[in-house]
Amino acid sequence: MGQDGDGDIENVKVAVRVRPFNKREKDRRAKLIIGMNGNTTVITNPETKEDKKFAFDYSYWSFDGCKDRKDGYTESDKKSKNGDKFCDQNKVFNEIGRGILENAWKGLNSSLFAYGQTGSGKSWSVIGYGANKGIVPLLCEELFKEIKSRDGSNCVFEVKFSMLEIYNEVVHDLLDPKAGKKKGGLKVRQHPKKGFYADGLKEVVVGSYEEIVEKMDEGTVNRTVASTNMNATSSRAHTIVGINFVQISKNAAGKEMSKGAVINLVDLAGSERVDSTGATGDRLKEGAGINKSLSCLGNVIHALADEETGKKSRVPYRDSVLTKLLQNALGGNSKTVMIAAISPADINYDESLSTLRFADRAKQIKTKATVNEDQTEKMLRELKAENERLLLLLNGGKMNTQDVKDFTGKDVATVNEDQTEKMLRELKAENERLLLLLNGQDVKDFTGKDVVSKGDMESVKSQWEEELKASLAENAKNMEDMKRSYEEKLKAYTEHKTLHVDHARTKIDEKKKTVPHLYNLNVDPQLSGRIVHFVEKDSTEIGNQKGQTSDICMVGAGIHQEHAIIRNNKDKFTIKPKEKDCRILVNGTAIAGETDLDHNDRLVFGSTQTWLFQNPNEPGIDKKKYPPINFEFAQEEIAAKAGININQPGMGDGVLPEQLIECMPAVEEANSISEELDKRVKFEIMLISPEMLSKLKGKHEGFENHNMKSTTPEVCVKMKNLENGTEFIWPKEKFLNRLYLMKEMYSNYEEEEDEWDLPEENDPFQVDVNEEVLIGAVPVFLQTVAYMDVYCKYTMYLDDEKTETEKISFTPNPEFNHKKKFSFYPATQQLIDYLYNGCVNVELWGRQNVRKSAVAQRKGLSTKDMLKQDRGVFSKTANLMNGFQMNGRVVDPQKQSVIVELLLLKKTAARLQQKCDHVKTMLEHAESMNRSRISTHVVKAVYSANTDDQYRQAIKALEADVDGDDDSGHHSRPGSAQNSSVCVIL
Ligand SMILES: Nc1ncnc2c1ncn2[C@@H]1O[C@H](COP(=O)(O)OP(=O)(O)OP(=O)(O)O)[C@@H](O)[C@H]1O
Repeated sequence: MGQDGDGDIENVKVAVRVRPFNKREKDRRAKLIIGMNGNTTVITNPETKEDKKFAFDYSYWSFDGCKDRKDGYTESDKKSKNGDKFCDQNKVFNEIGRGILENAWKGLNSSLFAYGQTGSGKSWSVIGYGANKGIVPLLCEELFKEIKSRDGSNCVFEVKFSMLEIYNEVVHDLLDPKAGKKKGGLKVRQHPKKGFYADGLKEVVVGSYEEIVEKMDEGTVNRTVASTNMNATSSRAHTIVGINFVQISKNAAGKEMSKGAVINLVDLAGSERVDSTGATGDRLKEGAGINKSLSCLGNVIHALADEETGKKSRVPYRDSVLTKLLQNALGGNSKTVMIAAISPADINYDESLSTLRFADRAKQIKTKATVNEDQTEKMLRELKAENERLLLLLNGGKMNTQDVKDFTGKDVATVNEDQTEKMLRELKAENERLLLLLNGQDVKDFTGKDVVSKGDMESVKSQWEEELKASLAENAKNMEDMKRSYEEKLKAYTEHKTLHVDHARTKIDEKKKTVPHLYNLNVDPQLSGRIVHFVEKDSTEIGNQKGQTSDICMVGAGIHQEHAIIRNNKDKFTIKPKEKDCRILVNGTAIAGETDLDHNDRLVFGSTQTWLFQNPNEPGIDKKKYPPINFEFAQEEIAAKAGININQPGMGDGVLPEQLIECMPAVEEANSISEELDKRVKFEIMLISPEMLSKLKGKHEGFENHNMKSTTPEVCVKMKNLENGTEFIWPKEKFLNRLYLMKEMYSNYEEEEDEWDLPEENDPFQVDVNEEVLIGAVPVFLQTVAYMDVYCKYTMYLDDEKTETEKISFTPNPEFNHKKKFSFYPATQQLIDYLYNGCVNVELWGRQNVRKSAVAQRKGLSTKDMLKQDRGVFSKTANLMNGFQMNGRVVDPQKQSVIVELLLLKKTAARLQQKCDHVKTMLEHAESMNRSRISTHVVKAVYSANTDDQYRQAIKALEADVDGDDDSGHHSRPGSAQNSSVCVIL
């Protein structure tokens, strides 16, 4: 730490904290790759085993060595191997939080920000969970404890609390969610003295810890509402909690003194999306401010770290909302601490390494914190002290303050005036300057330079006017505040302290014990259960904002004006969609009519609203065991009902189902938005094989920079234009990027902004129809083609036998001219699905010719020589034939057998389905003939039919059946399967 005139110059302090494995990491049998020793953190590359070491101010081990106390608090387990190493919430607070608190008492600004990928533990450290309170609540608790201990002193303490969220470059006031909503959130403005600030942000005076908890709760509920309505994952938002602490006292001379400090506690958005690969190829990527703020933060930290090494660079604070608001924290008047939160698992190596690198850069930055007193005043006081010392020397101990002049030669009779008055004068002067500017006069800044030239004035005038008016209002507000006398402030402070805290959350928690209710499930565990709707009436209506009669209002894609009704008949609950197309899932299944609603049932309304129904009065619930429900549980359940079982063997290492579960609700939401905005576009999930993925590279927008390392199928999204029939495949990231923009469009539409629609080139639902698409691929090794008799084999639909083309010899350019007509009878839904979505697998085969000339040539050569000669050709062709190499890659034979087995299973399932379809059509056919009985031999013949011919024969047998009754003769129903057949020509 160094002293620079009036401030402490200090490096940003950096702490790294590693959390325990989470469920996902445990499920995937992740390995620990983080080590900590003293202040050193080591990360091991899981592939190369290479270690990288980082030294930070603090390294916090929260991976293991702990146990949960009865009250839920996680503390060190001294019996465990790493018990001494384990770091709990109190330790983090004592080492980081207390310093921030001490700074606040000294009148120094502080900032703490938490950086790391989603789920790495940022919120755990900053806010905390349950009994494991994080830095913010612990700091507030200690602050008020200390204030209380000073009761009776002549000091007035003012604590103001604010909470904002930055989402997609828009600032939302979490204590006043309606503020600036229509105008795209709160404006970030620059004040000549205090720097950037969010204009109009609500700052509430709080008088106790309980009150701060309540306000924080209120802010979190508002965050939850916004996140639930937009289905926006909070991990994409930055939250800034602001605590403004002022100490006002009277000095010995009876003059009022004030000392202020601002504490900013920042929970940053998950860092992993900064360079998400799949979206980089999207022409619309710029429009999505997904993480503009975060990438800007990276740039600012880079530039500041460069400055420390002597490089001159522009620090781009102005490029994002977050960096503007954090300007002081990063390069200004603040003591700053950063917590880098990391996962312990090998599967997150890349993200953890990038977090550690980010932290390493951040620790080089220096900030200069100054005690928040007026600087002129401080200089005058210092001069006065110096003059007094000289006067004492001159007069032999007698002091005459009247004679004291300051360095400018002016009398400093006012030298004892308190800081508040001085600041008031300054603010007035500033306002006069701003008024002059407003009136169109040229103004010089303090260095004498023109602030704005006359010529530029007109063009920027309106913009300036807005800014200036805002600054005027801000100054007026501050002046108003300062004008209040000390006695008034003391009175307000005393009154506020005794104000009754509402304890709204406690009341809700009590009521939940006896009244049936719905509570929200959110992907962010911090936000689950924050919104509670009590179901108290006999019939409770649920609908969107436009529904005037709704008891419960839900916002978001797919929610109808009158969406659902919950009925209570003597504590038996049911739920029913109000109209046919109102989507409601109960425990993952879509319902069409009135359905029972039981305790712990999971509900989804529209595409995004996910809730849990709780009925504390349901008889017998105390005897049953209910699984704990969170957002993942509900999503996995929906996926399982759709046939994707995360725990099913053969689901790989869990990445695939995880991606599917992430994409399914997203696709649902995109479809709902498309429907509501009439965008004529449909989205479907697709699994694309690694081979196909590499083909897509360079051919499809979005795949240019796609990660092609994958060896398992990847989840992609097919976008179908329902109007012109075109189809495009997007990587998951590109789709999610687009969805982000779709949601923005939808939110503008919801807010009834006239211009919600966008021109085609910026419309997230649009793609360039001229973009080329790849339809399918058959990799063929060319070298062999020229030397063989070649032919193709393929299977169509449920064919057992492969169809073969003619054989063509000795040409590198075989033309098969193959044609085959397929007729399928009957045209089942399964066949139609196959024709829509399935493909024909064409294989190119060849028979090797024994080349006599080659045999002659090789006569007399040793095996060694021959092997030498054949290296290349032999290895490719031979290995291709024995099947252990695919597309030039060696395939694990075990994997190959699993793939084959899977294909066989699929085939078996399709065949069984076909049998069911046959039986069903037979029954329908019999019904149409008014038959009430069918002979067993007919049933058997239909069931055993493997080919269309056999099936037709069986149906003929049914028609001619004398055992089965046939009262009315044969009537085929119009539109029944037997009237239609499908023909495919290859
Ligand atoms: N030190 C810890 N000890 C125990 N559990 C932890 C710890 N840190 C994090 N966790 C667990 O990991 C999960 C994710 O943590 P947290 O919500 O803090 O992550 P985050 O980085 O804030 O994520 P997001 O970016 O989504 O807000 C939590 O459910 C929590 O239970």
